[in-house]
Amino acid sequence: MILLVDVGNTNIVIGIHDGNDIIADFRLATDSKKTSDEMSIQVVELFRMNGISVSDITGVIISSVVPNVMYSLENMIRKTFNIHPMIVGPGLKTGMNIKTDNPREVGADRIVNAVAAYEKYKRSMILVDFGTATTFDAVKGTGVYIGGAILPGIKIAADALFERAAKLPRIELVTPEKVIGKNTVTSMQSGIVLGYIGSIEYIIKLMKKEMMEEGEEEPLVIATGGLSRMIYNGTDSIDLLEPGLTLEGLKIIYDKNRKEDR
Ligand SMILES: Nc1ncnc2c1ncn2[C@@H]1O[C@H](COP(=O)(O)OP(=O)(O)O)[C@@H](O)[C@H]1O
Ligand SMILES: CC(C)(COP(=O)(O)O)[C@@H](O)C(=O)NCCC(=O)O
Ligand SMILES: [K+]
Repeated sequence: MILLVDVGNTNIVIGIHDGNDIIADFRLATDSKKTSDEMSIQVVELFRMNGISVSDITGVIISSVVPNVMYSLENMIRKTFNIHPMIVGPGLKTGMNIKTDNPREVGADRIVNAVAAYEKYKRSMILVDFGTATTFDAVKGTGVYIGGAILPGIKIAADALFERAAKLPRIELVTPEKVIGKNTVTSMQSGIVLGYIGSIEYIIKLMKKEMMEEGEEEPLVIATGGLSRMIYNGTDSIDLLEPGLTLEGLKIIYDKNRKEDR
């Protein structure tokens, strides 16, 4: 079994792949103060709860956009599984041709998402990951990654409003029924959630136009990430929801880089 680890700025998502499928996944809060021993306790307990033996893991792959958790995480992997993990980055084949100013600066999660989606759909597409940040990634029909856009995530946007305006409360992120709010909370939900949907629709529209002007067919729009469902339910601009994209991409990259019998 292979352990798939996606370190985001909010959550560390861990998946277990048994050779056919991802059979379990868990989320830990991303916390750079946690020691390798503390993480190990959590991981061992989650394995136990899922009836999976730690000794069944024969390979580990990590993608991370949070450099300062990597020391403890890699130590945890070595201590718990006695395995030297693969880490997505320079030196690992992803199979994705990245045509940006500096391919090395593109977040590993964005590349992993693109690898998974391209393997599945093999066509021109736009990926939107609603995580801590919201990222857009444009992939050509030939499989070339050409760049994208980065926005403050929905929660970041909501929290900023709460933190900077004395009379505005922290609100639940739900889609309001009407755009004209009748109180502070529904007005904030309207502005934040519907405003967010408006901005992502606009970026998708512009990206599609730019890609089609370069001769691409109309791109397929695929959403992933912790907050993707709410936005998907509120717009017609997203074609597909693929919540497991990052873990799927990690397994594909693992297979591309494994030595025989690793
Ligand atoms: N399964 C889930 N259901 C609802 N919200 C979620 C879920 N997972 C994560 N979230 C929320 O989505 C946001 C982004 O999470 P995530 O996609 O894990 O971000 P990152 O990849 O940046 O760590 C967080 O605010 C988190 O609380
Ligand atoms: C844009 C991101 C912060 C998104 O991270 P996430 O929301 O998944 O935690 C991450 O992909 C990142 O740090 N990227 C590096 C900059 C770039 O992609 O160009
Ligand atoms: K992510």
